[in-house]
Amino acid sequence: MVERNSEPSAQERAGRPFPVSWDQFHRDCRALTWRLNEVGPFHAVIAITRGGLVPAAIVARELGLRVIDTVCVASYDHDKQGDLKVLKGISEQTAKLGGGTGKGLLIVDDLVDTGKTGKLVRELLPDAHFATVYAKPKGRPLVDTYITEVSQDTWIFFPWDTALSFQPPIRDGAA
Ligand SMILES: O=P(O)(O)OC[C@H]1O[C@H](OP(=O)(O)OP(=O)(O)O)[C@H](O)[C@@H]1O
Ligand SMILES: Nc1nc2[nH]cnc2c(=O)[nH]1
Ligand SMILES: [Mg+2]
Repeated sequence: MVERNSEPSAQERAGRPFPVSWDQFHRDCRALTWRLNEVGPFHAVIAITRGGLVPAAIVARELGLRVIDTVCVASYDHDKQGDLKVLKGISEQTAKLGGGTGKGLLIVDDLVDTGKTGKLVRELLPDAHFATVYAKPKGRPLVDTYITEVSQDTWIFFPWDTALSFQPPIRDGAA
């Protein structure tokens, strides 16, 4: 599908679809936590909204962490990335736990793509541990721990953005 201004969106440029089910996402978050459990302990989890909220809840549950904060970032409008805006930073209380630089804090997001969001949170909290469930090659160097790498031309469809729908049989031209 081509948009009105005929600029392909990030999703269209990515091309290759990678749908993730709730089951798969939960398994991947638990796999991420096994790795993080070797790195911690952490004082608190910081979710990068909105995509980081779901993995942060699962990771916090598995690590037994109850202090959870957010950095609220707006960048992609559905699938087009605009300028990054920090709508809300972490609280003073959470900042104190991280000694001002984020030491001992765990930042969680669903994925890194270009790495722009990751770069921003790294600037805010340089000593925090940054974990994502999925990573594309451009953003991967910014992440400390991740579970699955996908190619840069992959578009990940998360379960909270999708719904079950009818698919035509492969023989009839389904992708
Ligand atoms: O590495 P980047 O190219 O910066 O992209 C990664 C970011 O993009 C998505 O968030 P998005 O901005 O779409 O917002 P959302 O989490 O509210 O869906 C995703 O959740 C990451 O936070
Ligand atoms: N849902 C989704 N959002 C993104 N934001 C940047 N890359 C992606 C992606 O692959 N999937
Ligand atoms: Mg996000």
